[in-house]
Amino acid sequence: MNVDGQHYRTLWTEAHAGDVTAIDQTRLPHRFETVTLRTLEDAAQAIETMVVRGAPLIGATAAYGMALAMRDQADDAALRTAYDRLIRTRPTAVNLRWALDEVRGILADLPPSARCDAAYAAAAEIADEDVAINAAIGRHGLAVLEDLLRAKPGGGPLNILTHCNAGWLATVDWGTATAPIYMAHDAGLPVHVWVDETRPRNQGAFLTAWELGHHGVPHTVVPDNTGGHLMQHGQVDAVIVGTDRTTATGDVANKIGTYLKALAARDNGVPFYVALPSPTIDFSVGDGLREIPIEQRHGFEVTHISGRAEDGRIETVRIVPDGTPVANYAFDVTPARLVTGLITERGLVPAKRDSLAALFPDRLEKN
Ligand SMILES: CSC[C@@H](O)[C@@H](O)C(=O)COP(=O)(O)O
Repeated sequence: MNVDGQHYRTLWTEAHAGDVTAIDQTRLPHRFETVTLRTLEDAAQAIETMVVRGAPLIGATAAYGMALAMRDQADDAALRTAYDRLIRTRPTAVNLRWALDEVRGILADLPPSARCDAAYAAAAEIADEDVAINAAIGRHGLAVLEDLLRAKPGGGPLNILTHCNAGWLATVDWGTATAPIYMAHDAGLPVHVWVDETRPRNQGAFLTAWELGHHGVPHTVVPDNTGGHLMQHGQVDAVIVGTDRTTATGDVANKIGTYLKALAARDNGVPFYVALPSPTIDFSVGDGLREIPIEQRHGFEVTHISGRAEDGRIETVRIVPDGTPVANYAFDVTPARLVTGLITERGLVPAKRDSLAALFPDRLEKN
């Protein structure tokens, strides 16, 4: 998408050397910088430290991590080492495993001499496919937004609440939850986005607000606990979020706090949509609450907060009393019964086992 008039993807390869360049998301919104990934370890650490984050982008980066590893060493042991290192980086987003399985599946039967080129080609295909998938999600989601707007008494603007960043920064381009919003805005539909700040890492306030601002989409950042109040007062026409893993039965793991938004949406009759690319569906899991691993991150993310001081310096300060215990669950699971619909690249589908299986028989078969 656009940054000061220039089109960017979140990561790309440098043609001459095969290095991978990524937008450094730990520096946004105050600094727009890129980092160069040259080794397997660079890619693994970029995912762990959330230089890159968001389920689809984690998958694409991991695929390139395999390519960087093969550039260095391409025998069977190196292939195993690369897979094992990358699969451990983050536990919840299933796109990671999907992308690694795709690349490993292609490389396993090749001689080591052919693996490097094949890994780069596979990673590029995963990245390009992500862009195409998200554009399709955008088109299907646009139809949903058009229907909502038509049904809205008194007309626009259509107020959409989103949580975390399921925008283009979380993918290779377009985003999932944001793709319909960008398309609606570009088509001239009056849309306005309520952006949850998304503590503790503030992906909403830092990343979603930055993205929407650069694209000119009207938006307002709200503290995380505001959504319920807005819904009670008719200020939210729909919720659209992304997901890190969706079960075969339609349960949805997403950034911590998503579940509370779904509960508030149900209580207030607000439609709650989840936008997802099919690699985010884990057909091997039936019960999201019991089976999806929930990442727990370092307490530092809760005890401290970073921002730009008046003099332009980036400062990190402590906000919790010294010695106070904290908990940092990064995701929660929203049960399928609270989801109005899943917006996928093949269309809008109920969050139900039969519907998902009928729409994605090819993915089901591979699981
Ligand atoms: C299209 S991205 C969907 C999800 O990955 C997104 O909503 C999210 O929760 C990201 O979490 P993060 O911890 O920032 O990687």
